[in-house]
Amino acid sequence: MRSVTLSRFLIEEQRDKNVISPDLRLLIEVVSRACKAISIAIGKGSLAGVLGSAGSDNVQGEVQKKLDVISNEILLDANEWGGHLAGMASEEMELPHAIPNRYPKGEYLLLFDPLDGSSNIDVNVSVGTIFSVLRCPEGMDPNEQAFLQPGTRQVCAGYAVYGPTTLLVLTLGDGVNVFTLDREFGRFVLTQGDVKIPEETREFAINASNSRYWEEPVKRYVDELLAGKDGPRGQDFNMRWVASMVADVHRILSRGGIFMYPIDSKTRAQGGKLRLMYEANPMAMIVEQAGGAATDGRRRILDIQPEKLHQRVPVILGSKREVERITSYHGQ
Ligand SMILES: O=P(O)(O)OC[C@H]1O[C@](O)(COP(=O)(O)O)[C@@H](O)[C@@H]1O
Ligand SMILES: [Mg+2]
Ligand SMILES: [Mg+2]
Repeated sequence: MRSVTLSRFLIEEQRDKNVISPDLRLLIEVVSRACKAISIAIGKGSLAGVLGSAGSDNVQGEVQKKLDVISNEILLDANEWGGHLAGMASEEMELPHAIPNRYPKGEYLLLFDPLDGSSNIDVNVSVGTIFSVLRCPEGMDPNEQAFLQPGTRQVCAGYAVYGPTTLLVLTLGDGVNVFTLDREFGRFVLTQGDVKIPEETREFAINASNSRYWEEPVKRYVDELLAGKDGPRGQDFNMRWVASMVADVHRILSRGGIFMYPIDSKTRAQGGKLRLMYEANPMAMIVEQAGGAATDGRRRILDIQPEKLHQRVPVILGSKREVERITSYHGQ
């Protein structure tokens, strides 16, 4: 059987199904090329001297790894000149990045977490890139205000996971498709179409070292899971925590489960741990498109009106019934 490359898939989505515009198609092609370049840089590791810290902090006050900086540069460089974008925003940069005057401008806004899970990079564990695309509101400059749109307005979201294989997971708002990087040919090939997250699960992901900081509803939910077949759930649950959101979410997409980075007393002042615009919104769109659910414990993630670019939120996402259960505990 002939393989469907990402390029062919996107052309068909544009030409035959009218799901995306030609500009959005080209934009996704460029992002996918940048992900290939990041995958190659990561793959070289110590041979290219790319591991370790960059010796700087980002806008979030977090230590930047060399590969955080390199991945950010790759994405900026690849996307600046194509003419599809009005602007870009990155987890690693304080302010939106305007397209330089010498290049044509387009109607889209691209947001990204260039390297997710970067604390894992030096121990050779999966990391990724997460991205989201919005339209720049008509007549608006691509300043911070233009980016502050709820996740429901995303026209596309995706992530690359750099693991044993490099995968690109993409939604254009009509389901979720998974592409695998064929390294010899340098192209992404469709390997799983219309992915659906199983509704029920026996697996959960949370950083349990934070348990003493959790709110009551989260404690109750996790205690019930830990009680296993002797508890109210009547079955045993397994726990996994990679500490790269891309890898944890990808496992859930593949075999079900629930991922939680809830609000706790440690992160309350900053609003949570994960970033709304670069992590929560794109992942929530993907998870919903795959039949799952995503809330902050109280509200649907995609309905949250952002107040600032680097806003943080609590995140609970994955198999629908589990997300609904813990969300309902927050209302009691
Ligand atoms: O180290 P912790 O507290 O378990 O946090 C892990 C979480 O932090 C993150 O690494 C944050 O992402 P960045 O690496 O992009 O800052 C998530 O990928 C992951 O889910
Ligand atoms: Mg991240
Ligand atoms: Mg990051």
